[in-house]
Amino acid sequence: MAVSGFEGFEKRLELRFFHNSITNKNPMGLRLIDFESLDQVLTEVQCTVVSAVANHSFDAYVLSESSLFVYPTKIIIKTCGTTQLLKSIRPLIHLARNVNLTLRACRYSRGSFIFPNSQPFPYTNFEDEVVIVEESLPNSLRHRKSSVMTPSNNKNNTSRAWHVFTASADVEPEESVVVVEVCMTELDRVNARSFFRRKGGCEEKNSDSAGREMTRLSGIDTINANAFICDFAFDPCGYSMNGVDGERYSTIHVTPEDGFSYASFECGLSLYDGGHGDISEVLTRAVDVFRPGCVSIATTYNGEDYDHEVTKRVERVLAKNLGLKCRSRLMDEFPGSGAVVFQSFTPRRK
Ligand SMILES: C[S@+](CC[C@H](N)C(=O)[O-])C[C@H]1O[C@@H](n2cnc3c(N)ncnc32)[C@H](O)[C@@H]1O
Repeated sequence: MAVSGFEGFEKRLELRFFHNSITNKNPMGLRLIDFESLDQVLTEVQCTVVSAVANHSFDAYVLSESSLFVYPTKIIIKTCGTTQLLKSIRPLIHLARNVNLTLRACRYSRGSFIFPNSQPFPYTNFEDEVVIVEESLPNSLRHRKSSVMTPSNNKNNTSRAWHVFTASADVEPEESVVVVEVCMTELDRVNARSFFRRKGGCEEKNSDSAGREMTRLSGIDTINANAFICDFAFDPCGYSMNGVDGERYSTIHVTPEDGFSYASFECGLSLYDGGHGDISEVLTRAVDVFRPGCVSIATTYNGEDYDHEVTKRVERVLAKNLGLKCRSRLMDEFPGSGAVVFQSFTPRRK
């Protein structure tokens, strides 16, 4: 752990694949990769699996530093602290090849670190990270772009920027999933206390039952009542959970320590499954768990057309329900990888 404090902001990697053979494709796809091989990759990244759950659609792992999701043709891996996420790219491509899958697209993204000087190379400079990602990818992913989305009211200070690199073999995005990533800092101190183990409470329990208690006490269990939650409490503080709801995942990670408190909420959803009207309500419930001083929301429209109405609705609902004012809204497009909208909010009183 860095001397400065724990780095909550995650690095996130998403790799999408296609089956090499149309006639002979195993529906389990990447889920056929054995656990020992995944574990070796995680060792390279410098984290471990602390809890796991699976359903008919995907496998969800809670890591010592965030989460890993394995779908038949997609891997999402999110790691925080000083982990070496980019070391996973080559071995994951290799493991996928062994189960007859070829890389179709790659997306690497992150916010701005709270302790940038504590990061190891290449994570001290986004341009260096992009070089490493590019070197790890096959030439077939020809459509590439990197972008640092910096709010205009913050031009000289990249502390609130969203960094994205995408590479795709196709010009047209092939997926219809929308991914919403919320990063929250300056958590309300009272709410953050739910994520410390308590005497006579979480402290004496094991990490799973202490995690369950944190899920219930904080109200995380009300964000999506349909989700099965796999949760984990760290000692003496800190919390991670993965939510599993059919094909949809969600994940929350909390660093509650005062001075560098941070929480993230992420979920994948489709604009065509009826969940679309709910995004702003789900976000309201997730943000309300933490009542943060600063919120950013990055919404990735993978294959969908960017929907301005969804963005505006999120702004209206967060303003009405939580008194959060949208200070900046940026949009960028990525060849073969859709569009990203990056919104920043602070409470009105700020
Ligand atoms: C892994 S969790 C959640 C990470 C997530 N990215 C976040 O910050 O929201 C990090 C929290 O757990 C605490 N923690 C306690 N033991 C830990 C361990 N062995 N590994 C990682 N974090 C640990 C950290 O101090 C921090 O509060």
